[in-house]
Amino acid sequence: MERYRVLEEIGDGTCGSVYKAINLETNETVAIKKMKRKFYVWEECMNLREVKSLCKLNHPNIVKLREIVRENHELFFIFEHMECNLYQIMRDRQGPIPEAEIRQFMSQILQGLAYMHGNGYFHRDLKPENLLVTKDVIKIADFGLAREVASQPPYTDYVSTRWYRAPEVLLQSRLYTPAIDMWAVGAILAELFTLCPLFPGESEMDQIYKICAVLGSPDYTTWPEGMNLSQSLNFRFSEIMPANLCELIPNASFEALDLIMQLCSWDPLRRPSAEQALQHPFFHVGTWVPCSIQTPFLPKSNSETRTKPKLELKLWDFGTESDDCFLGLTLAVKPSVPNIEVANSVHQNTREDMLFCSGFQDHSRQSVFWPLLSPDQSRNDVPVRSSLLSSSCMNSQVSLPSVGIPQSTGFTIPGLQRTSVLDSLSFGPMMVIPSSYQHGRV
Ligand SMILES: Nc1ncnc2c1ncn2[C@@H]1O[C@H](COP(=O)(O)OP(=O)(O)OP(=O)(O)O)[C@@H](O)[C@H]1O
Repeated sequence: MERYRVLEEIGDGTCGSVYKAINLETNETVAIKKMKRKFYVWEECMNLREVKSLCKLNHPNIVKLREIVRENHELFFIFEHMECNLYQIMRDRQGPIPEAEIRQFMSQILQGLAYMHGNGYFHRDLKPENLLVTKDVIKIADFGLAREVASQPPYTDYVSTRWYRAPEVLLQSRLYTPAIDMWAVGAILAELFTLCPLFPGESEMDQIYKICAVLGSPDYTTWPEGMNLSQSLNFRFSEIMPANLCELIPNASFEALDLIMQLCSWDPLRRPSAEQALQHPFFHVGTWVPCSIQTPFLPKSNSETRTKPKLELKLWDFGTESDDCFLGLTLAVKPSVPNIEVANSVHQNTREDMLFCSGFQDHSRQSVFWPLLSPDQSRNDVPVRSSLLSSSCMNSQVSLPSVGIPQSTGFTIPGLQRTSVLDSLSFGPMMVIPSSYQHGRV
């Protein structure tokens, strides 16, 4: 770690603190994520989801992991540095983001996701803070919760920030799929237009209510599996009519509204995949041309080539799963110099282990279907709801439930407040104003 000089702290998440730093050998600006917990053996590091997934994924819209360093039982991820995240862009924005700009962002997010899902991973914690931006390029970051599609359910661990959490996760389905990422993308797309979260729930129950207030309550036609889930939890959806999305998001085009409604379908089977979403008319508006995206499997340019390890000790194959076999990781161990600047607590006589991700080797792309589908039913058979005209644009009445939803009196915090789009419409005292636009969102 003596090769890096820390410039400033740029983020503090649940798992680690993130620092902006300079690689003194290459002069490259990097982001160093120092994990909060200790790692006593390499195997522990190798088992981290963030390591497993990021080492396998190489795409222009996925943040690049340059190397991993373990030093004095502390683990450091060295990432390419990005200027800011999408939350900061929305927070600092004076006026609305033009739709053309939103389209550019969405197209890139979906391309990154399509690649990730196609390679057998889903993210599970997509939110504006985890979408990093430099100029007009956006990349998906924070793979701490990423999971392999092929991994065995039930998935019981904590998933996703509440505001972007899919209804099946809220209803404790243990069989959720990459469609949970598509739900989050829909919520983020809406937020890009309004600069307010679409579903800013204050508790899990309030989260479900906030979703009902926008989409209308589900029923056996719109989401049969959800009705079974709610029954098994002894939970009854309050009967709420859908809101008028055209009023909630007045600056969005018809195509954008339709895409939001498709992505935010109650039923995960009705949500388009990332590949399908990229085909939506929203992306074929006017004269917009997609950003040229480098094919992940083509040889990289010099600037993209990863640093080569100086000491190769062994080829590390950290997985037993079949799809790990294309992955080659090189573990290098070398003595380090004391006084590294990232961690104040680093001791003398430290040993530094470096793990470099090898280039992504060519392998045939898997096509992945959400595992919930039966083998004889492809995603294309599942009708993707084009729902705007039928409900959201026509019905602006929201009838509020009389019981079951936590009430709170709205309050405001000046400055960084993050209110719901519904707050701009008059829904009476039942609507909860989120406490702040800052993190602390779960
Ligand atoms: N490569 C990077 N370049 C610039 N900033 C970054 C980078 N990676 C992370 N950050 C910043 O640090 C913050 C926290 O990073 P990250 O989400 O990876 O940490 P975490 O501990 O996993 O957080 P969370 O609590 O969301 O799980 C991000 O929201 C982002 O603003």
